[in-house]
Amino acid sequence: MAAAAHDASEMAGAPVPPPPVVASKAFLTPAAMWERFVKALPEGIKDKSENEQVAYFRRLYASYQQQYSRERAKRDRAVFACIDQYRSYILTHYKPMHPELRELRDGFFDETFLGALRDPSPEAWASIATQVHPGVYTFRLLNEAWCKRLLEEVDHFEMWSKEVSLHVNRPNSMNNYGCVLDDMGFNDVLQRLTIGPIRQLAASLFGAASGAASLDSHHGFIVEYAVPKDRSLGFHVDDSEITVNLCLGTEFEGGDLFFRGERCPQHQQDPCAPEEYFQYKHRPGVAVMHIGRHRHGALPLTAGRRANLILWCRSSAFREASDLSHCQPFCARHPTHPMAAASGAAAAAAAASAGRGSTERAIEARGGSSSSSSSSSSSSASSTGAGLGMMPPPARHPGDARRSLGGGGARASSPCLAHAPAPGSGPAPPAEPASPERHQADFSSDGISHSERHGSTSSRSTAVSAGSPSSSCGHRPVVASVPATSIVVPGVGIGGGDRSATFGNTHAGAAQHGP
Ligand SMILES: O=C(O)CCC(=O)C(=O)O
Ligand SMILES: [Fe+2]
Repeated sequence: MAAAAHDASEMAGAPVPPPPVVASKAFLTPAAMWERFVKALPEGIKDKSENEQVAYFRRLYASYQQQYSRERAKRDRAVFACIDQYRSYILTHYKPMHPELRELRDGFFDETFLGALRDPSPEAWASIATQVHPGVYTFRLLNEAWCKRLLEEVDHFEMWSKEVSLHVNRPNSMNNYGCVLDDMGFNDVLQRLTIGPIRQLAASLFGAASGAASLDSHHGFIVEYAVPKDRSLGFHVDDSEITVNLCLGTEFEGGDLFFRGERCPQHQQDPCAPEEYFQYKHRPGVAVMHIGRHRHGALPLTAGRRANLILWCRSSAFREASDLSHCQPFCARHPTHPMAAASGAAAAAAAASAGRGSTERAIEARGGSSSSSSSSSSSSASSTGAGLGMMPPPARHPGDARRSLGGGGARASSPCLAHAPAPGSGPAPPAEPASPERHQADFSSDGISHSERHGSTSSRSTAVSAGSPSSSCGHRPVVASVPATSIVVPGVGIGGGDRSATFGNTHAGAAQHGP
């Protein structure tokens, strides 16, 4: 290399090229992005070794990060002020139709769920859930009367907001309807649900390595679809460790959920294996549970109205402990994942050096519980006799074949809906991936973590180095037409380096922080 004399300090002082990642609607592969970056390198760095170029890029990236963090902190303050204003306006002016829903009462729960609450054990929790597909469980949570009342409350709130001309804060950029329950006085009750029974159930189904056993915060909202309103939800992953999706009603046709495999940020855009395709017809009164990083979306509704309660449950301990610049055990590309063989994880095995054990240990070291540790969730006394939040998290469901290592036969992988399948190469993709345009509009490179933005949590989650695309309000689209800002250059995360999301317009007094 001719210019080997350049040392790090010279490189640091070298003229700064324009940011290599440009806002473009074209999809860039990591290799294509790297090629662009190399072209934009200043003289003197161009002829350096690739390692030195990467080091240069890291420094450059760090300097943008610093600037970005400062801007983000400034905006956080503004957003928090808006959220507080918005919430306190609602609390002081809105008269709830069903105030009792803001408490946990035995009579609200489904009988099966209540049974596990009263006599909790890993087996009891696991027995109330049905695995409808690897990584997707259904169970009955709150009874139909409760679901009906919640829908009435939501309708009542919408009507009131129109009367007082309040601009309702929508749950995220991908939904034009629905509302944030935490803004309407449901924060406490949903938090207790999260750190109590939901955490225990999730831990029994998904194990500690998913973060399920240390859930400590949530974002709770309603999504709503109707033929003249939003009809579908694009392909995405959630800003959650565990997602609970409870169908409230009403009558509808279409709108099936679709799933396309669990992925870490590194493998978010990867094709899915035929066995990862799954479509689920949601029914009122039924709750679905999956990890937030299980890629999914909702097909178009063809008739009626569908409204769901969504609970994004998060673990700050998990986020602090996870190094998402490496593949994680919850990813089907990780060699220890049950779907690994099917989804071609053998090739990724070398890259996936961070093991399940290390993450679990790190979570425990940071005070989060794991499946084998005792509960730390003594914070919330419950109004139910079942003592929510007081029980130790159970061990992983012993009979859960899904989590037994080495499961899943070796089958050829086929493209997922993000990569058009060759004819006959596997199940057809669903009729809908949502329009790329919509996802593009959702994307932004700035970021505030979802929980921070919504302020809906008892402990705000810490941004982690995800190197992943971030979209507004925590949804991360995973369609092929991902804008350049979401691509990961080998070894270097781009896009804010966290699981963050942007907020859109912030209107004083109205606080539309979910764009
Ligand atoms: O429409 C649904 O049921 C899915 C909603 C969802 O995935 C989300 O809000 O994150
Ligand atoms: Fe989702």
